[in-house]
Amino acid sequence: MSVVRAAVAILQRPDGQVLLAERPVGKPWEGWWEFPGGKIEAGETPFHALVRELREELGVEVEKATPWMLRRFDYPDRKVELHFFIVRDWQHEPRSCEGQQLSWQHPTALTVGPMLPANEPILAALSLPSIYAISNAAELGEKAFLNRLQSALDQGLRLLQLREKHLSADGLQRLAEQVLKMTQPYQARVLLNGDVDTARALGFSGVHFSAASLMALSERPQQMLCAASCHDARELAHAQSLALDFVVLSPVLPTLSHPDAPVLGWDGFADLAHESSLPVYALGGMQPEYLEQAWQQGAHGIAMMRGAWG
Ligand SMILES: Nc1nc2c([nH]c(=O)n2[C@H]2C[C@H](O)[C@@H](COP(=O)(O)OP(=O)(O)OP(=O)(O)O)O2)c(=O)[nH]1
Ligand SMILES: [Mg+2]
Repeated sequence: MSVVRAAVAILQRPDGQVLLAERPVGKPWEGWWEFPGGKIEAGETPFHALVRELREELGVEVEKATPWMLRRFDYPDRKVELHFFIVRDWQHEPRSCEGQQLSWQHPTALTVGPMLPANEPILAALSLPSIYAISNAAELGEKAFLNRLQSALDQGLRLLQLREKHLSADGLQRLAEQVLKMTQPYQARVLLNGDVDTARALGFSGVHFSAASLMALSERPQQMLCAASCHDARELAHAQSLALDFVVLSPVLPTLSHPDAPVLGWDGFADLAHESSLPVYALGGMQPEYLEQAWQQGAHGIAMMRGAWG
C-alpha cells in the first residue's frame, strides 16, 4: 500500500481554539472534519508543504510554525504519515478557498464532526498545557511547596506531577489530600509518580511511570492520564506502543537532580521529538523562558522541577 505523506496545521488562537475544516465534496472522506493541510509533494519539505497548503486552502501566510508530532495511521485504502505543526502566528483571516466549511473549535468540546479517524488522539494531546510542573516538597519543605503551588495555580499551572519518593504511605496520603484539594477548583490535573492502585485510591487524575516501570508495563491502565519518563528512542518507542498520553524526555540540559546523566542537548532532543507520535515535554535544566525554544525543537511543552517553583 502506498504511503501518503501530509503536512497538517493546528492553527491555534491565544484562547486555545483551533481551526477545523470539513473535507470538501469529491475528496476521499468527504464530510469528515480535519485540520487544514495536504499532501507533501516531491521535493518539498513538510514545512514548505504546510506553507503552500495554508495559502491554497485558507489564504493565510504562515509567519511561524513549530513541528509537533508525527502520526502514522492505516486507513483501509492507504497508509498516512501526518506531519503536524502548531501555527500560532499567521497573516490574514482564514477563508474558505476550496468551498470547505471552516470552524474554530475548543479541542475538548467539539461542536462539529465526525473527525477523521487518524485525528482522535490529537484532540486529547491539544488539551495538554505547555507547562508540566514536578513537585519538590522534599527540597522546599511541604509548607513552602504548597505556598508556591498556590501561586503557580493562580498564574495558570494546570498539570502537575507529585513526585515525593521520600514519603511514607501516610505522609504521601496527607500531602496528596492537600494538593488535590488545592488543584481541584482550577481543574488542574495531577499525576502521581508511583503505582497505579495508589493513584486511583487517592483520587489522582493519572499516573506518571518512571522509565523502569514503563519498560515493565505491557498494557496501559484505562480511564486515567498516563505519562512516562523517557531518555532514549527505545523507551519512547515503548511509550508509543502503549499509547500513553504523553512523555517527558530528559535530560535536555545538565540538571542538579541528575548531575551525572549524559545530556541529550537540544539537537538530541529534537531528533527524538520529531519522530514522536506522542506529545513530548522537554525536561532537564528547563526554565519558563525556554518554552519557545522547546517548541521550535518539536516539544509540546516543558517540564520543570526546580524551574517551576520560582
Ligand atoms: N489535511 C489533513 N489530512 C488528514 C488529516 N488527518 C488525516 O488522516 N489526513 C489524511 C487524509 C488524506 O489521506 C491525507 C491528506 O491529504 P489531503 O486530501 O488533505 O491532500 P490535499 O489537500 O493535497 O488534497 P488533494 O488536492 O491532493 O486531494 O491525510 C488532517 O487532520 N488534515
Ligand atoms: Mg487538504
